[in-house]
Amino acid sequence: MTTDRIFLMGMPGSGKTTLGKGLAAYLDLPFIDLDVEIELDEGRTIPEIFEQYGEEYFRKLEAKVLRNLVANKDRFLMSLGGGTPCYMENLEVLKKEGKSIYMEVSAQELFKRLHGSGASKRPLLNGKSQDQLLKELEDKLNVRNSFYRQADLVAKGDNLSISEVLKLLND
Ligand SMILES: Nc1ncnc2c1ncn2[C@@H]1O[C@H](COP(=O)(O)OP(=O)(O)O)[C@@H](O)[C@H]1O
Ligand SMILES: O=C(O)C1=C[C@@H](OP(=O)(O)O)[C@@H](O)[C@H](O)C1
Ligand SMILES: [Mg+2]
Repeated sequence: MTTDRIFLMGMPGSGKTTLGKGLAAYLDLPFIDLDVEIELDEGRTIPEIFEQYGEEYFRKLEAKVLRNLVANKDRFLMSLGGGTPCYMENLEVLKKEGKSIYMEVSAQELFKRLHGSGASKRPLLNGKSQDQLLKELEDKLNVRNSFYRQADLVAKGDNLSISEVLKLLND
């Protein structure tokens, strides 16, 4: 299977954007962050899109932008949004069009990373008490794991490094 098209999936805070940039540089692949592409396409930030049009609109936009990118680019490492594989039959696109990696991080670790300012840029997690945030992360992880675990590779750990993910890809 081609490793010229890699998709990183996982929960918000799992490191898709942060590790994705480094991984893309190591692999000499153009880096794409799907959330950034959605913002460019729409001319609004993710929080603005949710606020003004709601989640359903966002999911349709996400599905459209994903398909456009895949149709037009041969090589990339793409960091997806946390929900991307779980809606609009996007998982089928991901499975067909490249190699997918699930960055599996525990809900407790996600909470540690997101409980400060991290939630404010993420409309689905914003404005919650600490208890609510942890519960929401646990619930979402439970539901989404059935999608994420269909990835071609699983990089599991609360302290994942670029080299660990690279090793997984090369094994
Ligand atoms: N492997 C990691 N170890 C420790 N902290 C991390 C790691 N990956 C990401 N983070 C931190 O978690 C937060 C969210 O990371 P981000 O890359 O935006 O996640 P995602 O794109 O998956 O939502 C950031 O503050 C980032 O510094
Ligand atoms: O989990 C989700 O449904 C979402 C995650 C976000 O991306 P990150 O996973 O990069 O935070 C972004 O796509 C949007 O706020 C919805
Ligand atoms: Mg991200």
